[in-house]
Amino acid sequence: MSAQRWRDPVRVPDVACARAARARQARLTKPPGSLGRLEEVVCRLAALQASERPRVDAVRIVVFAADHGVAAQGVSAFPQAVTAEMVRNFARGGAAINVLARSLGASLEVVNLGTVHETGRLPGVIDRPIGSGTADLAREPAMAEAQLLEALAAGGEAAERAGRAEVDLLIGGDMGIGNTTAASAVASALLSVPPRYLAGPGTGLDAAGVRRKAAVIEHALALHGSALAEPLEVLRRLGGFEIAALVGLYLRGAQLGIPLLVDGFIATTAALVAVRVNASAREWFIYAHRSAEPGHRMVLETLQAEPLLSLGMRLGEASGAAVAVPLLRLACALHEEMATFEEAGVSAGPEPQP
Ligand SMILES: Cc1cc2ncn([C@H]3O[C@H](COP(=O)(O)O)[C@@H](O)[C@H]3O)c2cc1C
Ligand SMILES: O=C(O)c1cccnc1
Repeated sequence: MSAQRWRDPVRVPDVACARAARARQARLTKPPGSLGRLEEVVCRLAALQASERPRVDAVRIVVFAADHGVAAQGVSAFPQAVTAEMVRNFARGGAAINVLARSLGASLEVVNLGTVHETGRLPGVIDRPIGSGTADLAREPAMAEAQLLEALAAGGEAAERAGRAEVDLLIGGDMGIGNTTAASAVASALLSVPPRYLAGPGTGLDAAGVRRKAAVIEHALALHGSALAEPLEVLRRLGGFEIAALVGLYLRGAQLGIPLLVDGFIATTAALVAVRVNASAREWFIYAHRSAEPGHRMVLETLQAEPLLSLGMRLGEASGAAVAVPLLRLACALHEEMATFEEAGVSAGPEPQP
């Protein structure tokens, strides 16, 4: 598999800008550290944007949609037709992510990688067909090698469009009935954790449904067996087009030096694959929220990631990441606009001890 380009070096964050941003934070009229994670995240953004005064004005959200053969195993509370129906809903502007993108003034791209049910050409939807959904991962590899490479490339292209648009922040999202099964299978293989610890309700399975889902994944892991030794092979056999596109978005985004805000369980599993393929990509990821899907906690732990929010959301579509954007904007506004002790004539505390 010719996947070398995904291992090419990522941009190196600018530590001098992070240091300058930290020094400015220490001079602002507040006890040092009192803005907690807001200080930390603005200093990280400073390094990623190579600017002492980072901004989150231009935000691009890309939602990748695709179907999953494993849906045939009855692993979702919703029928497979919903994937294509939701793509139509995205085109009409009625989905959660449409509302969030409009409220944020963020640009939204929807990329349809292949659904079982036809959508026809839709305004504002980029058709990038790779197949009419993946094969059933419980019976055979979800993707052929060429399909995996195409799905990665589709994500890379979206990152390149975002780079040309000079966005300050890039967010990826997913739509695909059955994709919590695919993501749980990928995470289970990469973490070497039995699927019963990772599988969750997704769109709303009951306890018996979750047990069935874990058994389907268990069966898949046994079927693919020792072939699951390498991260891109895990992705090819157990993933999905939209999950692979997210991996491509993250890796190309990191290579281009675009800060990436990671959404919930599906997106974080893609981020884990990206980090296993190219370890330094991790520097470019900011984790937005902790999804209610139980597998998310373990994937976050493995990545040593502490997300900004925990709202019990479990939607996907990049929705949790979109909800975290106002926090990043507020962190930047505080950093930019607060007076320093010197400007305000406020007495600074003792110099920090070395
Ligand atoms: C109406 C609707 C809108 C959605 N938007 C995102 N998802 C999310 O739920 C699905 C994953 O859950 P599972 O693995 O249980 O199928 C994916 O489509 C994901 O994007 C949705 C699901 C539904 C039903
Ligand atoms: O956290 C997620 O990404 C998620 C959870 C449930 C359903 N779809 C996505």
